Amino acid sequence: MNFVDFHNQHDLVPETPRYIPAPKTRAVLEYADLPIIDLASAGTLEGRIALAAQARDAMTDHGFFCVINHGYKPAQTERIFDIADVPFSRVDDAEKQVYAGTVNETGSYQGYKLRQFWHINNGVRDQIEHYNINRDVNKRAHPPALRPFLPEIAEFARHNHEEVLHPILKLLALGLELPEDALVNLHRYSAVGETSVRFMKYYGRPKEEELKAKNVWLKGHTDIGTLTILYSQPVAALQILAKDGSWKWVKHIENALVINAGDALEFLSGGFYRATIHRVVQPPADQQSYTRLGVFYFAMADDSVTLAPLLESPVLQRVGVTKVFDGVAPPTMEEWRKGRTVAYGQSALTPAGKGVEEEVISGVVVKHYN
Ligand SMILES: O=C(O)CCC(=O)C(=O)O
Ligand SMILES: [Fe+2]
Repeated sequence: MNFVDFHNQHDLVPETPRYIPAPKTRAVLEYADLPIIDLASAGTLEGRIALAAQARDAMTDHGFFCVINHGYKPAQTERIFDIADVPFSRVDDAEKQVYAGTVNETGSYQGYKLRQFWHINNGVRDQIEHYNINRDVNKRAHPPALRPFLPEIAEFARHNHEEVLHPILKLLALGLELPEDALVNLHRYSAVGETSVRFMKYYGRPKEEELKAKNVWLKGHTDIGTLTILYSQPVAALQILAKDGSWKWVKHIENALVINAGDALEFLSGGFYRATIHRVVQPPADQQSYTRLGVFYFAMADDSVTLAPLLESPVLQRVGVTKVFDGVAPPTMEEWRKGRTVAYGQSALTPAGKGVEEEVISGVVVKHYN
């Protein structure tokens, strides 16, 4: 293993091949008009109150927003994408099998989720590889090629948790007129839970499969946890389902984050913050020859948290709770994530109208969109 001086900061870090991102697309796409939250002003209570109003409106309107000035410099973002490519390009297929996750047995994605694990549409299976690492990076063994980078991945997880997740949860708690720490307290860094770093690589597919699956790479879905933090990357493919029923593309912003609410936040906020449906489709023609590498921090509440609406919120008392558990007890975060993870892409779905299918998890109807 060779070491390099990372951007002359005299931080010697293990060398990794550079991951060269795709150029921006020239295609004219219909983009979602996502609000941009500038975390630079989150340092003062006054700043946070202003940002909280923006974040609240973004989460109730779109369920998505972008974040800038999140404390990770462009060089650090480049470095994490270099590291993210290692489990895909530096580990061979046989070794990937050794470190595959035991998704069906444990309801956890830790390790690899290999290609073709999920059914997408018309008999076509996915071409997506994940590598998932719990924020406690030592929970599981990792392929030797990745081991030198574990200290940096652990620091990346800590940064996401404390410098991105917690500040945003404070804004969202303020938006519910709750004490700032109300949601932070349900996301303790050291608690038992599944909040994880995910590296994700999408590979192209043969033409016949694109046709059969109608260019859908990852079906329309909501995320399982509370908040998803996505490191913006140039290959256009992510789309969100707008309120008017149309799919809108998410635009790449250099060194920005894309944040969205998942089921668990929708449950905790009684439907006030929306878990928005999103999907991944084939990129535009000028980007189709590139693989698409993603870097994420998937946040969940601590495993023991019951996902019941926070009724002490004056906002919920005023506007009412729209997301109710009909005659079933609200699941804990652990029950919800395990139930959804085991079923995802595996269970037979029930048709529920044009392009929509459903399944029932913990007594709650979950929809999937083609
Ligand atoms: O790759 C993306 O841009 C989004 C992936 C996604 O929605 C997910 O993994 O839940
Ligand atoms: Fe997602």
